[in-house]
Parts: sequence; C-alpha cells; structure tokens
Amino acid sequence: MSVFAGIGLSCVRGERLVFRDLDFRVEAGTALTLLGPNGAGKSSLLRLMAGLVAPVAGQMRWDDAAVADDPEAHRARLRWLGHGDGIKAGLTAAENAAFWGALAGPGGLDVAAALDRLGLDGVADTPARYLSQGQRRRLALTRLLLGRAPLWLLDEPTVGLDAASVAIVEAMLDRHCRDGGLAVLATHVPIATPGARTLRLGPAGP
Ligand SMILES: Nc1ncnc2c1ncn2[C@@H]1O[C@H](COP(=O)(O)OP(=O)(O)OP(=O)(O)O)[C@@H](O)[C@H]1O
Repeated sequence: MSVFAGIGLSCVRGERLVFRDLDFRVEAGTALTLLGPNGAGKSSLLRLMAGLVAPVAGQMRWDDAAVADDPEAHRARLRWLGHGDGIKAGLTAAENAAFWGALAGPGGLDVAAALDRLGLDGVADTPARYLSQGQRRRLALTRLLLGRAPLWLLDEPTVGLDAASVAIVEAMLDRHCRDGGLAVLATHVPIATPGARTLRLGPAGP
C-alpha cells in the first residue's frame, strides 16, 4: 500500500517563508484536503508535492524512497491540476482530450468515455474557446481519467463548477481512492472525500 509523506517541510516563495516544519501523510485509498485562508500556502504545498517547487528544508517520501532521489518516477506517478486549465482554445474539446491522452500513457479511459464521465459528450466537437468556464474546468478534469496515475494533486478543482459537476468530481475522487489511488486537494468550498482527512495551513505571515 503506497504512502506519500512529507517531514519537516519548509517553503519559501520569493522572499517569504510560507510555512515551516510541516508534516503530511497520505495513504493509498485516501484523500487529504488542504484548508486555510488565502495566502496560507496551499498552492505552494501542492507545487512542492508535484516537484514544481523545491522545499528549503525537509523531505518528501513515496513509500521508503526519497522523492528527490528519483524526480522522474515521481512525475510519472502524479497528475497535476493547477489553477489554469491548460486548454488550447483553437482545438475542440475532444482534440484537447486526445492530446492529453496521447501524453498520458496507457491504463485510462478513452477520449469519448472521459468526456462522457464529465458530462461533455454534447460539446465534444465544439472549439474550446466557445466552452463556458465550468465546461472548461470539466474538460481540464478529463486529464485525470486519461491514463492512470496513483497520485492526484488538485488545486481548487471545483472552481466554477455547478453542484452537479461538484458531485461528479466527488465521485471521481471516490472511485480513484477505491482503486487504491491517493489525492491531495486544496479547496475553499466543501468537497466530500473518502476519509475526509484535512490539513489546515495557518494564516499568511506579514
Ligand atoms: N511565485 C511566487 N513568488 C513570490 N511569492 C509567491 C509566489 N507564489 C506564491 N507566493 C506567495 O506565497 C504565499 C502563499 O501563496 P499560495 O498561493 O501558496 O497560497 P494559497 O493558500 O494557495 O492561497 P489562495 O487560497 O489564495 O489560493 C503568498 O503570500 C503568496 O504571495
């Protein structure tokens, strides 16, 4: 059973110490929700977990190995969803998903099934520039289903989504964890997760 953990992590962005001596632990089959006010460091912690920002102190481990010892293996095991949707406006919804699917490797849903899961089957052939904000976010979320990765790192995944779409994301998280996956997500709105574990980050410093 995989375990993703951080021990004694400190993070500096620009000149600012965002957090220090932070520990986390996520086990296979569970999700960890990061909570805290604006600027508390939720996105910074997710970026650190994704290997996009290096900690100034501390260590992250996947099972018994230090993540920093094999960054490529870590990249291969994670799916990252940041604030940006990463969508090419000139491509249709299906073409965007096909592009991600080609990069994602084997084991996931095909494009039609992923679009269907996110309720986008009716706009598959619509250029992404004509999609609504919520449809664009749902399109970005198909990346999680195209190819299999055990670790999902999601920064405010439900921004712009209506209640029905939030329920779809909750069902995706539930299924991912039941399949033995792990997830870490930052959010300002309630999202039901398996186990409902939370890590609260403190208010930002001066
Ligand atoms: N690239 C950067 N350069 C300098 N400072 C940064 C950078 N990115 C983030 N920060 C600072 O780090 C702190 C934490 O920001 P972060 O985005 O991690 O917070 P957050 O908890 O995700 O906030 P929000 O809820 O508003 O999304 C903030 O003070 C922010 O200004």
